[in-house]
Amino acid sequence: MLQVDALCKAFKEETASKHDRVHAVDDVTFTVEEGQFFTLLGPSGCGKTTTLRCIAGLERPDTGEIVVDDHVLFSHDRRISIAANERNLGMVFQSYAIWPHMNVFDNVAFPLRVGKRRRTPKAEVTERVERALNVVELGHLAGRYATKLSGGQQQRLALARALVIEPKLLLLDEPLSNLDAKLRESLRFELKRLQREQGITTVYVTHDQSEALSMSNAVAVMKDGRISQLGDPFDIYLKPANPFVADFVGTTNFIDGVVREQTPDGWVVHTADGPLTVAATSGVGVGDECVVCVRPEHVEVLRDDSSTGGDNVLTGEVQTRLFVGEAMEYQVRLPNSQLQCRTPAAARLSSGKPVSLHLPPAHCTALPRPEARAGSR
Ligand SMILES: Nc1ncnc2c1ncn2[C@@H]1O[C@H](COP(=O)(O)OP(=O)(O)OP(=O)(O)O)[C@@H](O)[C@H]1O
Repeated sequence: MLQVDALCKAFKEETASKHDRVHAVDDVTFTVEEGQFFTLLGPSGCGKTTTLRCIAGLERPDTGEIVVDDHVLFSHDRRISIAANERNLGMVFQSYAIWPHMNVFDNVAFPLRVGKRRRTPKAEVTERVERALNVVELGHLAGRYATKLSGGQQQRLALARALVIEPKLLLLDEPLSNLDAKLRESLRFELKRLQREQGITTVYVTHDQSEALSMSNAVAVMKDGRISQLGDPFDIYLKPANPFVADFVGTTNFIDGVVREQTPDGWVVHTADGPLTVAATSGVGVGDECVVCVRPEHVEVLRDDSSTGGDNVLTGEVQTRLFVGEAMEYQVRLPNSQLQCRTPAAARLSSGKPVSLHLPPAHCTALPRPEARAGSR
């Protein structure tokens, strides 16, 4: 459905010399299948918005190709660049700019009354606007002024206005970021339901990893203008390809070590706190420096009276504990590093008490060490 190939976009750095350029998007390639919800996820400045703006036609790429449904929207080599308003794409941006002087109906009808769609027959406008409003469940508020809607309703209005043109592709740039946490969560479900029911191919931009994991069929994690990992949400979370993804998506413990040998059970990594067996490695082999990654929720807390040692068991002391509602979170100090782990809220451990932690090999992955780390984080 959407193919983005070797996309590059650099900007001149305003403050530096004229030769300095920021490589906002640096050789980005991905494909979005029909009906998929595809998310570009990454920290601020990693190039998500620029990628989306290139697809929308609001930014002219330096090189690369963008194709929607076999229709070339941009090709540097073939010198093709279709204007934004000719691309038939629906867009909702962070500042969802609804018209305050228009009512809900007129806001949604607006795209059908301007440009090449301005000759849309009145009856068709009415029918399409009503359909779009019903989809976002705002039909009953058609006559109300847009400014008299709640934040969540304004958000849905922006969505209806994007849907009314029946786009081939929906581009959403942090559309929920202006809303409070509760509303954001409920709209997340609504947006996902809507997208699935309508079968709209969607490209979604966010820096919020839980939003990305909960809504997407596929996620591209970006860093410094490049895709660091592309995969389904489970793979991104459970099999991060590198420490950046492991760190950015969720919380991860990192333990420095060296891969010593391969055994039938996996690989043995020597760490300052003892040997650890890991079931998986990515990009490292025997003899390489690495980090062992393990999620806090995968660390099994053994009660202090059962701390008899054993394979992949590390012993330390509870340093701090945090009650987070549904669970307890602990920082455990090991002789040479620190680990974060979680237990159900009822299973409370006291600060200062010794504790043994089991790191199940199946949940431990050895990845290349990006730089010298002082220990686990
Ligand atoms: N018009 C511009 N002129 C100069 N630099 C720009 C311009 N637009 C973006 N950049 C730079 O390009 C890089 C990528 O920006 P982009 O907005 O794509 O990142 P992002 O991942 O969407 O960030 P955020 O989550 O903060 O919106 C940043 O370093 C940014 O400062």
